[in-house]
Amino acid sequence: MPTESNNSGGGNVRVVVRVRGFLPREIERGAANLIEMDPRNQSTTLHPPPPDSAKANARKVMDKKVFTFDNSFWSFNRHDDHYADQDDVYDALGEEFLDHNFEGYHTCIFAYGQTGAGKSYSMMGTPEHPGLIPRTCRDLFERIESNNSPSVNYSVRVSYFEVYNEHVRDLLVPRRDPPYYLKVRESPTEGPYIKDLTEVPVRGIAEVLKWMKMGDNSRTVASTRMNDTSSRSHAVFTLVLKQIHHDIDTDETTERVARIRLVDLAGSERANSTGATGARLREGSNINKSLTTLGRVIAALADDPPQKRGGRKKEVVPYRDSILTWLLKDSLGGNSKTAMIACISPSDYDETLSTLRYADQAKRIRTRAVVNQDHLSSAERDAQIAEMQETIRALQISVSQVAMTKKQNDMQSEQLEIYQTEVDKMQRKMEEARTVAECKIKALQTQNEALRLHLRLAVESLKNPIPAVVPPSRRTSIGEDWEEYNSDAPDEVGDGSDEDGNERDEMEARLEDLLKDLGMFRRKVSDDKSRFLGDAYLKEIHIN
Ligand SMILES: Nc1ncnc2c1ncn2[C@@H]1O[C@H](COP(=O)(O)OP(=O)(O)OP(=O)(O)O)[C@@H](O)[C@H]1O
Repeated sequence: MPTESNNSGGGNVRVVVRVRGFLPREIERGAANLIEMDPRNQSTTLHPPPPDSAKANARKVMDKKVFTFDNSFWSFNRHDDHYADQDDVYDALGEEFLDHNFEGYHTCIFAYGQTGAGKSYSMMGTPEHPGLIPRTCRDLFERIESNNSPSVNYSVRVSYFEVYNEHVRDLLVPRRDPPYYLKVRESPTEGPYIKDLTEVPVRGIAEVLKWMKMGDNSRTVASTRMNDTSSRSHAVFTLVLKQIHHDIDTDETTERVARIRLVDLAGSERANSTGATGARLREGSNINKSLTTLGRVIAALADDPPQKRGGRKKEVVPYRDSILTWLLKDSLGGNSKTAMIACISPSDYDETLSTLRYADQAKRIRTRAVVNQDHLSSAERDAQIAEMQETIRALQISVSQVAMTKKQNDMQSEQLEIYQTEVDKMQRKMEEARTVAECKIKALQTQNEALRLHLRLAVESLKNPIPAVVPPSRRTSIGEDWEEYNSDAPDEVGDGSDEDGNERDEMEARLEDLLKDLGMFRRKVSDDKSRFLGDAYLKEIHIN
């Protein structure tokens, strides 16, 4: 169902609910299905358990509850007409979010729900039934590959990390013993980020799947009473899509960057239902800490429209109370189009009610997504490159000065880190400038080829002019033709020799123009090549 967020930057968090079918253990204990979904109005109804069940005997009052969401996905029984498989979930949500990414918006889709409710199945899926993450990656590269325009250049980078026991672990590096945790920092411009997180460039679906598999194998999972392979951590898979458009006519460059964040949260759980003790119990309490904070963040944002957030209320949202919410700050209440998939199991009244309430509250959150786009003219690009070279030189001097100082206190090493981050950023910018140049050269070469062809055709038509067509009735003999050719009398059809002459003059003038254009394009191509790709230039910007 289209919402305001589908069409513009500002909009509510999109909330969908998905119920899975019974698992073998639920069938074994004769569990009852408490969920009903109406595909016409996307409502989800939670019924109280049957009167004879243990749950129903407790003194608590259990009422029928009805909620309405953007989508209610019925994945309970494959044979029902409104059954929603992985394809349906992607078509209703993933595809539209990828459209937003190509428009230049950051997006975030996160799966929330009780342990064993189907979060990992919805996000990652299985090899036979891939979920949202692999489908998004596949669609992303299909779209890139189907665009043959020489003026657009794409690059994709991927990162994958988990938050486990309030620590951040890089999933794209091999596991270490003892584990190596990364630090979270906050930049005034980019917000919270993970220092030294691996971000790999990927050129196709095969490469992404390889990294995804490596990350999945590295994730912290364990067997609990609720789920044989329960995710004990919150996993965040991120793709960064950069599109560089170069307009050959204006020599202007437009750069769009979109972050695609796909989050599989650990299960919300109660110690008694998971049967956890020791390390599992400690994990549980840390998982709960993040999720409790997430709940408080959602509650604060739901009651706090964005226009108020800039004012006194800003501090009320407790993002910093857990690593997870701190890292998702932008996705939850800032520059992002965000969706929540609330996963529910069919037979657990309390947990399902808590998930549905969470989801219902999330519907009220409004985010303020903007298109992340920069325009640069060629003059601005050159100025930026010159400025970057200058900054790099200055940073190199500072770095070597800091390195020479024997007493490196904490502040200095912090400064070093900032310098290093800046240098990395500059290097990336340089790489982009190179990409723009390549893109431009490609477009000029295409034009050059077209001109060449045009020129060849023009020369051929000059060499072999098409003879004027004379009506057959008048062509009685060669003598007559000759007489007619020399006659001073005005000709009804017109003077063919003059027309030929004019046409030839025009052709020659056009040919001159084409030759000039060709010369200019050749010069432009070689200028750009030497400007952006020349050895001397690359040596100049190279940083050790
Ligand atoms: N829509 C579905 N269709 C078929 N099987 C499903 C569906 N959703 C979940 N399952 C199955 O249910 C089991 C639990 O699902 P899953 O591991 O995705 O739960 P989870 O919410 O990620 O749990 P945890 O928080 O413990 O990691 C798995 O065996 C999974 O294959």
